[in-house]
Amino acid sequence: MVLFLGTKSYFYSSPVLCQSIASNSNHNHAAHSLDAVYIKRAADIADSSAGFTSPHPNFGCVIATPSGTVAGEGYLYAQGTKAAEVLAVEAAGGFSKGSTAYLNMEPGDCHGDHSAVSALVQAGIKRVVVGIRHPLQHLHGNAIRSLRGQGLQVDVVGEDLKSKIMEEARKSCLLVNAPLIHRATSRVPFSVIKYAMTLDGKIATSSGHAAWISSKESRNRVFELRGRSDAIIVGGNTVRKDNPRLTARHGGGHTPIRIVMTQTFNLPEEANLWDISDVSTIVVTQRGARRSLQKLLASKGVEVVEFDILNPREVMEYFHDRGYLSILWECGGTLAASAISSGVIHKVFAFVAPKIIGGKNAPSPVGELGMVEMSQALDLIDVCFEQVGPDMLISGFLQPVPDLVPVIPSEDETFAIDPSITPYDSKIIFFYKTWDPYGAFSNFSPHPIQMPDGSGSYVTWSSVEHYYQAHKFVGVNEPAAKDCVEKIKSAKSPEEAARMGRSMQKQRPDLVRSDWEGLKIDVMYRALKCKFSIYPHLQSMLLTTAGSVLVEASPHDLFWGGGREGEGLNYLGRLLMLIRSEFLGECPSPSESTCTAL
Ligand SMILES: NC(=O)C1=CN([C@@H]2O[C@H](COP(=O)(O)OP(=O)(O)OC[C@H]3O[C@@H](n4cnc5c(N)ncnc54)[C@H](OP(=O)(O)O)[C@@H]3O)[C@@H](O)[C@H]2O)C=CC1
Ligand SMILES: Nc1c(N[C@@H]2O[C@H](COP(=O)(O)O)[C@@H](O)[C@H]2O)[nH]c(=O)[nH]c1=O
Repeated sequence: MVLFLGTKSYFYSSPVLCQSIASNSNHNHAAHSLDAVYIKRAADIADSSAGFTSPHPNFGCVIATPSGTVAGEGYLYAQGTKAAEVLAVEAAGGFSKGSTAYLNMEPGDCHGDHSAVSALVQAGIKRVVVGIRHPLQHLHGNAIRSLRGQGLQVDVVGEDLKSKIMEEARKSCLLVNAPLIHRATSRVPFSVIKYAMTLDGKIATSSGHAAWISSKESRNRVFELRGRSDAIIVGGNTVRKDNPRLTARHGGGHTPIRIVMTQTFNLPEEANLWDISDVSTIVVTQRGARRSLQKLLASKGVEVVEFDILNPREVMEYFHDRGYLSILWECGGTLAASAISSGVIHKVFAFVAPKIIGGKNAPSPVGELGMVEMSQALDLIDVCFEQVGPDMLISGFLQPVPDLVPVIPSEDETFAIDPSITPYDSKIIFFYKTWDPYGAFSNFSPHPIQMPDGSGSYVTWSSVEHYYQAHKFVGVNEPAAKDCVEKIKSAKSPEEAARMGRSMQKQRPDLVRSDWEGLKIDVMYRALKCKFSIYPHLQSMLLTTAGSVLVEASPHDLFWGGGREGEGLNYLGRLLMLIRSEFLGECPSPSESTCTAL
């Protein structure tokens, strides 16, 4: 479970781990060190295929003999090619028998492919160490169960192996599949923003000329980044100023598609991006914009997609639904600011060139974010510094890689994890107002919860809604934000808490924690889990709905609710179904208890 206690996430530290470190014997420490080294190695080799194929989950496997030497290694090259475990077993040959296999991630035996598990079992592997469970709900835990069922000892890092070094190894497993994990939890592709700026913070001269700020070595590195992405996105002005190609010229391998985001459709009739002989281009625009030019580009083979509301979040949700895993933003500061404020950017790559160009009107990498004080700055997490040629590359995460629980099932996956529900003939239970028969499922139901605060002491919240709304501002180091939290906390009713939270968010977006979009499901999950854990009658009511689909019948809230005609995402209903499955023992529950009985 990700514990967000401040503006930064400290999700790699845990009091449970500290205890276990203290009680570890030296022998355990040595064993953990070796396990950690090989899990990290599995994560490193898992990354080897990035850039060669369309992005996909990265799997690596290292087989080590009882004496601790590596007998074989393998990584998944592409979806549908031989599993990492199969390759490692083949490489290890007879040495596999009695050995330990290290996997950065639990294999996803989807599409009826059990080859990874079978290879390990048939080779006589004795023990398997798994870095992280598979993040997708319908695959989560399946391979681990199957291996254990066939008599292998399976140790999952963070569950069976807890220590500081193991936690670091686990972190490398999370990082190597950050795109998949982000995508699984946030319904948008993993997005990286990359820019090249001068030492005085400019991405172009005042006239808009930008070729080139960074060195050849840095630009080669960008080709590599492009090769790891499903798509590159720029705004209309960058097309007008730079006439870019946006191809991954890194010596073969995967080439991402190009996306242009334009509101005006004020685009040139001739541009490098309209040459789709090697790679395709999609232009996303506002409905109705310059239809004649749309037709012209369509005649050249460029795909045009119109949006009622063109903003980075809508566009990213659309590409998520088209199956995209990771996107590289190479736009200028205007679109960058819009994307960052919509919460869709996960990682930053900034190439800083030792050059100064000055210019009052020369653009900078990120436009207006509405910040007035330094305390509002977005702090990067896991920052890395690297020299590339004469330039410095600074990279880091804007949003922490979410931990794997809770995994939010999609509508289809809900049917898979809860076999009593069928997509075709299941009953739907709607709930909305608290006085309705299932009104206790509403966040407005008057059931106080007790949740830990930043210091670990338990605090009572009058309802789930109070807790949820206040957490938009929790951890923001600003007196006004703390004031919002206190005001919402003492709101007289859940409705009042909702009203206050929404209007404060609208009036002072700068006070909302920067990671809120990526965090809100987790906040809601924890509050709901507490509510249904501490009130036995609510838990019984939830369990009586087994077999039914739960839908919050809110016509307005298209995220938490089901919408007027089922167009909403129904995340509240989905979370309740997830928690119901956890109570029914159909899916593993997060290990940490986050609330206490009242
Ligand atoms: N050094 C570097 O790394 C880079 C430098 N540059 C430089 O930056 C300059 C261009 O910067 P900038 O104008 O910011 O770049 P962009 O073109 O990347 O972004 C702005 C454009 O994006 C489109 N857009 C669509 N939806 C939105 C939205 N919701 N919010 C904001 N914009 C949206 C608009 O296009 P439209 O007007 O068509 O509607 C808008 O004009 C150029 O001089 C270029 O050379 C650009 C990229 C990288
Ligand atoms: N100026 C600048 C960059 N600019 C980005 O690269 C795009 C051009 O890509 P291409 O046409 O494929 O070479 C351009 O439109 C912009 O997005 N990138 C960098 O790594 N370094 C630089 O100095």
